[in-house]
Amino acid sequence: MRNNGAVSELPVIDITPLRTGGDPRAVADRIGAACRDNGFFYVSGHGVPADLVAGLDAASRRFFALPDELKNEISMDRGGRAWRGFFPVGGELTSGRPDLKEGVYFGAEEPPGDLPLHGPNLFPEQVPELREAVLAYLTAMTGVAQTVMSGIALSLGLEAGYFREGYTADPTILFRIFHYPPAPPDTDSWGVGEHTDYGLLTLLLQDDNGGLQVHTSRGWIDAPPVPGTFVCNIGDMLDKLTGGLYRSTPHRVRNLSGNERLSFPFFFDPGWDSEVPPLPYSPGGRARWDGQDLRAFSGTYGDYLLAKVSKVFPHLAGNLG
Ligand SMILES: O=C(O)CCC(=O)C(=O)O
Ligand SMILES: [Fe+2]
Repeated sequence: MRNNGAVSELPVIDITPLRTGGDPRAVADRIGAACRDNGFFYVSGHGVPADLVAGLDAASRRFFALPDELKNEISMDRGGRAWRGFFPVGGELTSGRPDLKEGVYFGAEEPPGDLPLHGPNLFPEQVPELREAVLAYLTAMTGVAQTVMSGIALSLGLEAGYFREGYTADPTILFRIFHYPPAPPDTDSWGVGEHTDYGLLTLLLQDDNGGLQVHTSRGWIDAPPVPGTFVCNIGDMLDKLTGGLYRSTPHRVRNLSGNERLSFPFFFDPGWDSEVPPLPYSPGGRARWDGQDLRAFSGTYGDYLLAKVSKVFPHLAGNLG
């Protein structure tokens, strides 16, 4: 992937000490500050090999270049309750309006079963290398996410393994590959409408085209690509756990680069049956962007996620019944 070397206002945090048994305090402090500020930062020193990322990018470009009828061989309509597969441009309504993007939904590879949003992935026959690239990437990113969560635990004064033991021993893992066609310069449509992410944290790989915007306390800012990093952002469950101290911040995408943009968000979330009560000392009290009171919700993470995805894919909601 090329890069445009843009400078971001968001901090770049090297997590090497958390991976290699170094002194974690300075990293944990920086992560904590970023989570309290915007809930968005870049992760470097993550140890994910560049050739794994390049292979995933190349295989994904080959897939999206296929004609629609071949992409539709792995249509989400065929994924049933597992909620996996391809959806076309306009097929997802992140913010109540169709998004200007197409994509493929994946998750942890599992045998067929009854649990919604779990099960086998749908991989395209025409691009066989995508399967291997996605599965290797999921394994690598699960490790990165557990590492970042250990830093988040330390930043909250908890044991490094607090989340791994309590919430993410068997995490809910979802992964998407998005392809954003170039947006017309005068468009008022979004590639992804304004939203927050649902779970604990998201690790985003993006190509060099840019287009991601973050709603900070100082207004909307760009989160441009920074070579060799992932954008990490806090989801609703970490916001809820911390009573709003760690922010699940609204963000959106508009691809005005004139090029095809690819992005690869990896979602690392609590176990399906986890209840996510506030941590004992949560300060709370902050009003949320959309007026929703996350503390009022008391079901499992699975319940929360199902309610959300039924809204963004209304015509597929029946599959989950
Ligand atoms: O494509 C991007 O850059 C961001 C995607 C995103 O925010 C999401 O999938 O939740
Ligand atoms: Fe998002």
